[in-house]
Amino acid sequence: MNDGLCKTIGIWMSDKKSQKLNWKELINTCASHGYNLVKLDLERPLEEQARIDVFLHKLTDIIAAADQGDPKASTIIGHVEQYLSNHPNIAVIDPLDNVRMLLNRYCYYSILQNEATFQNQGIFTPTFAEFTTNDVEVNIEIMKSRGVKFPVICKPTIAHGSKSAHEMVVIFNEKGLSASKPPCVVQTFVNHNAVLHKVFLIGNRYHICKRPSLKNFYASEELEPIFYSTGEVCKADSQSTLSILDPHDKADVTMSINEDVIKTIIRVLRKEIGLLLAGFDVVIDNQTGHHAVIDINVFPSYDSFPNFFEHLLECIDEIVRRRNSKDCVATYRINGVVNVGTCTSNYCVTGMNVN
Ligand SMILES: Nc1ncnc2c1ncn2[C@@H]1O[C@H](COP(=O)(O)OP(=O)(O)OP(=O)(O)O)[C@@H](O)[C@H]1O
Ligand SMILES: O=P(O)(O)O[C@H]1[C@H](O)[C@H](O)[C@H](OP(=O)(O)O)[C@@H](OP(=O)(O)O)[C@@H]1O
Ligand SMILES: [Mg+2]
Repeated sequence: MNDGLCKTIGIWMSDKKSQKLNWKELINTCASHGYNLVKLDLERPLEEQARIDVFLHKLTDIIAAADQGDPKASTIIGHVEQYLSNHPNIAVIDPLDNVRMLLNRYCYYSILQNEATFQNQGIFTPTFAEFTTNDVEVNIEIMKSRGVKFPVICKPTIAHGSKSAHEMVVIFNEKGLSASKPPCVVQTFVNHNAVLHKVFLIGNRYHICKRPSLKNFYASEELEPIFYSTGEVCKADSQSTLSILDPHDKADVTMSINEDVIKTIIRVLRKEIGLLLAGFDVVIDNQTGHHAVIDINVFPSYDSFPNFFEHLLECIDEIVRRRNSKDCVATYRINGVVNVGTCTSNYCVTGMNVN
């Protein structure tokens, strides 16, 4: 809703993401809500580019590179953080520290595994362990100590930021562990009849869609590791042979997703990770019907989300209004501690509000 005062959204995302975006529609939707949209250039001082009210970004690639010691990326992230700290009234979607929580798979699987409320609600994250060495004997012991069972999926520890973050290996036996590429996370494979459920979040709004996924796999001493990239198997238009169920699996009933369970997961992610723009992936265990959360993503594709831009702008507008309201009571988190208070200070971080 436009209150007559035009506000400005500064936006940054990678060229890869930018090329997929319908800019015309985004600009028009911004305008209809009373917002200008300015594309930011991170190689130039942000101060010179526009006075912005909202910083909307997908900086995962650059944060990941900076955290791995890339000097150019570190400089860019340093400038962005300095700029945001100089301008505490800018709504940041989403705060960089929250985004960082999703860059490391071990980190976010640990958050999910430690969530006590999941246990009696049929929600789990499959057992997992981290490999930091190629030593197969050491890795066998690590798996045993953490209850990780074959078959496993071996995933790069860094979850975002490059093509290689999505290069996966299914491993069926101890011998196959030599195919793992540390640093990586190995996760127990959950048979789910090749159906993936993607949940896209915009603040409180969500949209669930079905995608193809991997067929059922069983531990075997004979099978060689299978290498695949997520994009080949799990995008809406993927047609991989890895998604075709074997004949003996076909009789299994298709399990349907329980939306109450999804809402529980959303509430937990909002509390623990606090991103407005995120997505998570669920597979349903074909033996128990339990819902396994196997991945969480920052600012995902929103592929098939109806009226995505409209919802995005409504969400942004809610955040901006809440920040501007003098007596806004917000729940927010500082260094892991949840606080409830009046939103008059810099601590009212966008993306942390829990409804
Ligand atoms: N524990 C698991 N059990 C069964 N299948 C799994 C498991 N983990 C991952 N998969 C399969 O591998 C795919 C890729 O895994 P994951 O979602 O972790 O990778 P990603 O590259 O981060 O994906 P995205 O592109 O969605 O971010 C899943 O969509 C699913 O088909
Ligand atoms: O199918 P989805 O929306 O889950 O695909 C996402 C993917 O999960 C990752 O979030 C990608 O981000 P990066 O790992 O940072 O590359 C997304 O790519 P993007 O170009 O849209 O940011 C995929 O869309
Ligand atoms: Mg992912």
